[in-house]
Amino acid sequence: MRPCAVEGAWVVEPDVHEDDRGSFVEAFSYARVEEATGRPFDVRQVNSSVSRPGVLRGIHFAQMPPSQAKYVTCTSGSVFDVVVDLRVGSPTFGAWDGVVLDASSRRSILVSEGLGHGFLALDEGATVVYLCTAPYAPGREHGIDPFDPAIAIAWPSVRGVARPLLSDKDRDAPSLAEVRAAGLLPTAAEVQGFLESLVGAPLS
Ligand SMILES: Cc1cn([C@H]2C[C@H](O)[C@@H](COP(=O)(O)OP(=O)(O)O[C@H]3O[C@@H](C)C(=O)[C@@H](O)[C@H]3O)O2)c(=O)[nH]c1=O
Repeated sequence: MRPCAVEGAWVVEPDVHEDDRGSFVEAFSYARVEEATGRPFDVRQVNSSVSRPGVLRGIHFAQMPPSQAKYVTCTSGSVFDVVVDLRVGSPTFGAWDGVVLDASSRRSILVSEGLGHGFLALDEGATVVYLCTAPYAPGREHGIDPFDPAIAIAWPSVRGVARPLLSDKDRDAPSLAEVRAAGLLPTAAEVQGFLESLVGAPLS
């Protein structure tokens, strides 16, 4: 696991064991995640979505507490996956990082509480599976405009797609500044306090 440019997110590169039958990976290792993050990752829900090329989902986040950490893997096709720092007071507030997740590398990304998440499907039938530490709480899940110039995510172009396809909700999503002004974002201190409560001790 290697840390992303946004603190609190990690890219996970599994060993892919290939043989004449196909391949095998450990898609999720609780022990490895706990060792890298210093805290438990208790799965409460597993989501899966299938997207056409050019479908953009996000940027989404769940209010704190408990927010929702996600362990995201692409099991068919590929996606450009993005995390955004939404912790008010964080030195990297508003910064983003992106990584390609695809079915051959079986790379995953771990997105901690307090971060925003989204992805762009790069090809047909892009299938994303993600383990979540909290159940879906519709009233507490929110979106931010994925094209907000204040974040300036460099979404890649998708062959044959003139414009990304978004849900109505995502197309109408407010800016980072509007979401912040509405008081929906967690502070860095709140996130830190929550993470410490998971281990019952201050995090180093
Ligand atoms: C997220 C979610 C949605 N739904 C329902 C609500 C709706 O009818 C339908 C589609 O929901 P959405 O449009 O919100 O789906 P989608 O845009 O794919 O939302 C997801 O985007 C990615 C980027 C994330 O990080 C996820 O946490 C989640 O927010 O599925 C659930 O029943 N449970 C869930 O956990």
